[in-house]
Formats: sequence, structure tokens, C-alpha cells
Amino acid sequence: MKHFEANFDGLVGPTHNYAGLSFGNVASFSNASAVSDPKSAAKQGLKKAKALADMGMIQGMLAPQERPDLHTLRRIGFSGTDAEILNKAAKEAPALLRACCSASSMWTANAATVSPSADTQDGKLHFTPANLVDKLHRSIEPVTTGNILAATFNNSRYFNHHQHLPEHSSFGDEGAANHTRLCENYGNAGVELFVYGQEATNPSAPKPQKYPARQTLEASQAIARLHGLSEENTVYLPQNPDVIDQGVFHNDVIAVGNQNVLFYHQQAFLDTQNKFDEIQQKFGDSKVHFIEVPTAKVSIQDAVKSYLFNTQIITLPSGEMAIIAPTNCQENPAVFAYLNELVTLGTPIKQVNYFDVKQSMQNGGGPACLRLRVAMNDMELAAVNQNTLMNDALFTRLNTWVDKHYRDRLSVDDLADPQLIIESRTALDELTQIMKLGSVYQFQK
Ligand SMILES: NCCC[C@H](NC(=O)CCC(=O)O)C(=O)O
Repeated sequence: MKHFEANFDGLVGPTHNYAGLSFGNVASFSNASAVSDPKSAAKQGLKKAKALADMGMIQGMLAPQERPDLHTLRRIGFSGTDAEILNKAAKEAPALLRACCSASSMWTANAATVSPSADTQDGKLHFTPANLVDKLHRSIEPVTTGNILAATFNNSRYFNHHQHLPEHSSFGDEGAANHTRLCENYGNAGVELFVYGQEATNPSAPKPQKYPARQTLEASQAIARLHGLSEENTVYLPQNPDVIDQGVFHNDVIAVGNQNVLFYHQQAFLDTQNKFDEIQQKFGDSKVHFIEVPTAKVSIQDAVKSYLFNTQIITLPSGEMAIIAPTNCQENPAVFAYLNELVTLGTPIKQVNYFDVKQSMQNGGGPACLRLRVAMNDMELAAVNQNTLMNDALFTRLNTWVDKHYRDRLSVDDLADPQLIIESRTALDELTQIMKLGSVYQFQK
């Protein structure tokens, strides 16, 4: 049996816009009210996904969500026709309308936490959609995320889908952005690493002062229980609250792992040495490469600006590792110098490939935010909805679909345009046919 890691990227939705919705996410705040280009955003994402497929990686796509979210607007008391609802919401509660229009489901690192079958008690692949309760615009994602995951991984013999955690700040859960799996080979049991920003039931534990800690220890523990992970293969690692206060709103802004590599910033964690000893002990006899980037070489500010750690580390079919980085890393002198040096250091990472994902970056989402990792074997892959897997035909089809339905300019004011609902629903309805997803959206029920 073959084992590998697949990446499922979020297809950018037709309402991609800059509404400044994410307090604590520096890019989202600083680009608030900028004009977006949903068409380019979707194409940048597709290009990265296709490039990985062309490198021999297994690459899938996850469908975006229905936005504007009329269902939520109705739930909070707006009534009438769709156009009337938009009109009233735009006048009476513009901030709520903006929250109901975000294309934020594109960042599928926040869609769910995934545990591969090699790690779980029942030998199935487990998915728990993230509840994303810390941000209003993201808290409306999990139900549809669950529908889309179930339509993509649609075989109960191999896949176990859980409901998202209770919608309370004690269980704040941001999915795979705070979860890393280290393993010798993708098919062997690995060490699942859960990074959290605060302990909900222990008020004296460290926590940030300025920005919210979106992930709680209690949420991570609940996921580990649900997925049937063993204590010997699980490590909980506290994030350094000082870096959250400098804009590191998810762990994947400061650390990324793959197989036997953990690439991280010197200031990323608390209690680092003890925790790394625990990781190494649970990992087994072979050595984990802990690649530390010192503050002296890359400051936290440069890491947050360039997204050096929101890179993907992938294992190519040759067995070598490559980093998939945003072009922003090339544009930052300290980070570019570091990456050039990194490939000469004798670590498993041998090359860096740069991609322009600036439309996503301007909202604080880099290459790693755009993908959900699913380590699987060939039988599990055969059980995946094959219409979601990237290849030449799907790439052409999705680009044509984007050209047909997406705008190349969207301002925050355009979100109240009733035509946008029609455009978005027409596009998504067609997409569910292309990807054979069935009826995953409210408007289709
Ligand atoms: N993993 C990357 C997530 C980025 C995402 N940004 C946003 O939602 C910005 C939306 C806006 O401001 O329009 C977030 O902060 O959760």
C-alpha cells in the first residue's frame, strides 16, 4: 500500500473582499476597504494547486461557501426578498452584512482538523470541522464545511466525520492551522502536535494581552478524544502569547512541519525544550529535525509580513522536501536571504518554489492557509470523490468557470448589490455539478 500526503486547497469564492474583519490579523486590518479582485484571487489559488499536482503531488480542491449568507441574515431578523434583506442590512447593520459576505472559507487550513487512519483507534481518517468561534464571519462556516467535507470524502468505510465542537469560546477551534503531524513515513503512526493560545479553564495560564488567542487547549484535547488518538502520539504545545500579540493569530504563521521536520521561529512556543524532548521521545528512535529560525536572522515582524512560516513543506516524489512560499518572501531581504541559506544547511529541505498568492496574502492567508492536508493511502484516495482532484481537465474547467462567473473588482460597497447573490449562486450551483457534490448549500435545499 502506498501512503502520501494530499493537499486540498480552498477554491476562492466569488465574493473575495477586504473587509477588515479579523482583529489580531495584521494584513486583514491594514487592507480593510481595499478593492479586491476575486477573479485573480481564484486563479492564483488554482495555479498553485495545479503546480503542486504537476510536481507529482496529490492535490484536491474544496468548494467555497455560499456568500452573501442570506440564511444567517434571516436568522438575525432581516426579512423580505433577498434584495430587500441586503438593502436593509447594508443600511442598518453594515458590519454584520460584511461578516456575512466574506470568502474566508478559502483558507481550508481552518476548515477542519484531520487525523490520518494510521493514528486513530478505529483505523479511519477523522475530520472535525473547526468552529471558528472567535470571528463572527468565520463562525458561520462549520455546518457547510461539514457538508462539503462529507461530499468530498464520501465513504463511511474510510472516513469518519464529526460535528464541530460546541460554539463557545472555551472550545475555540481553528482547525489544522494549529495542528501539525510529524511522522517518519506518512503511513506510520505519527505524533500529532496541537498548539494552543490559551487554557479556557485555567485563568492563571499565560495568554495574550492585546489580541485574542483563537485556539484553546480544551478544544485541542476534545479533538484528540474524538479522533481516538493515543496519549503516546499526542503533544500539546503552548504558543508564546507575546507573538500572538504581534500578529501571530494562528500557529501556522510561526511554525510548519512535515514528516521529520519542524520548522519554527525561536519565539514561537513556551516551554520549548521540554516540549521538544517530549516530541522526540514520542516520535521514536529516528531524529526529528528541529529547524529553528533565530530572531537575529528573521524578526517576528518580518515573519508576519512575509509569511515565511505559512509556507508548505512538501515531500516530492523524489523523497526530497521543497518549500512552497509566497512571493512576499522573495521581496523581504532578510527572509529571502534566510531561505537561500536554508537549502544549503544539509536539512531535508532542498528547494524553495515561490507563488504569487497576493490576493489571499492581503487578508492574511498564505500558501499554507489555503490548503488542508490529508495524509492517506491509495485505498482511501480511491474512496475520495474523484471529481474534486486536480488534473489538466479540472484545471481548465475551473479556470473557464472562474472567467465566466467572477468579477475582477469588488469593493466593500459592492457587497450590497443584489446581483452579486445571483452571480454567486449561479456559479456555485454549476460548481456542485462540476465537482459532483450534490446539494451542499442552503440555497439548494
Ligand atoms: N489562515 C488564514 C486565515 C485568514 C483569515 N482572514 C480573514 O478572515 C480576513 C477577512 C477580511 O478581513 O475580509 C482569518 O483571519 O481567519
